[in-house]
Amino acid sequence: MVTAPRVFNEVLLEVRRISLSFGGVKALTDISFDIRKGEIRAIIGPNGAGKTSMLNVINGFYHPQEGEVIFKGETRRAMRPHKAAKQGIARTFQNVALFKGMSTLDNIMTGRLLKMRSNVLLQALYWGPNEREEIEHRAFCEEIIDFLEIQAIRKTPVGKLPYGLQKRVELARALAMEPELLLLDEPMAGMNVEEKEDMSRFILDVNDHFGTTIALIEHDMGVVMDLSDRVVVLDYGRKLADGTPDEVRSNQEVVDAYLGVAH
Ligand SMILES: Nc1ncnc2c1ncn2[C@@H]1O[C@H](COP(=O)(O)OP(=O)(O)OP(=O)(O)O)[C@@H](O)[C@H]1O
Repeated sequence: MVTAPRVFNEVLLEVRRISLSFGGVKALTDISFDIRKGEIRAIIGPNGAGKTSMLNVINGFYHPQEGEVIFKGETRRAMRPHKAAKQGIARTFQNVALFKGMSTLDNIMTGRLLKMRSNVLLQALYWGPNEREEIEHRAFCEEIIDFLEIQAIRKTPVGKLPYGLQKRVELARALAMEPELLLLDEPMAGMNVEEKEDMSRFILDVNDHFGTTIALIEHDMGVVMDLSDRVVVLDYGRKLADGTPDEVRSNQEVVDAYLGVAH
């Protein structure tokens, strides 16, 4: 059965005419595209095309020399990552970035810190009226743990977990922030087929259940074409194409630059 493409009209985030360079290296040149509320948006392209740089611009880690980022209608000036996070943008990294000695639950709780009212972590965790707040935060984390089916490892130090599960814990931590926009940098990298299938299912479930808008970088074209509503293709820091998976797949320039070669 062929399912009709999902249609999304409301723009959640727009990047407009972004150029970013490092010394003489032009990582991004005049890139514009949008991410619409509720969609799964993929960013693809060969190694060094500028995909991770683009995510870093979106979450405020890199500040482009030219162009602007507009999130929920507001043009952003030189924003820091923690501010982007507070505004509702969360991300995971190409190489898992968790606290390896801490348990799954505690790692997920760190994703919750931004939501805590108290300034002092210890107060938020243990004392007085903050105790109720902490219980609520824990309950939310437990809900995510159930959702991502990682109950069995909630007490395990994440450094002891296989890579595929660490990636899932990282996703859980990002979800603990209750983001409106979730950025995933190669969520399936280093995974076997079964782990990729699991992760694909969880990404679709997160999008469906929480209504989270998702932008992801991924090299596995099967996964990209199955998951995404729309795909933007970068090549040497420039935008090569932008459209539905079918449009991108049949674009000759994309085939020549990227899809024609093995990944
Ligand atoms: N912090 C940095 N300092 C200097 N150059 C950088 C920096 N970050 C990225 N670059 C350069 O910008 C270009 C784009 O890199 P980027 O990591 O964004 O590509 P990518 O498409 O994510 O690649 P990959 O698929 O290999 O992860 C590359 O030439 C890279 O060397």
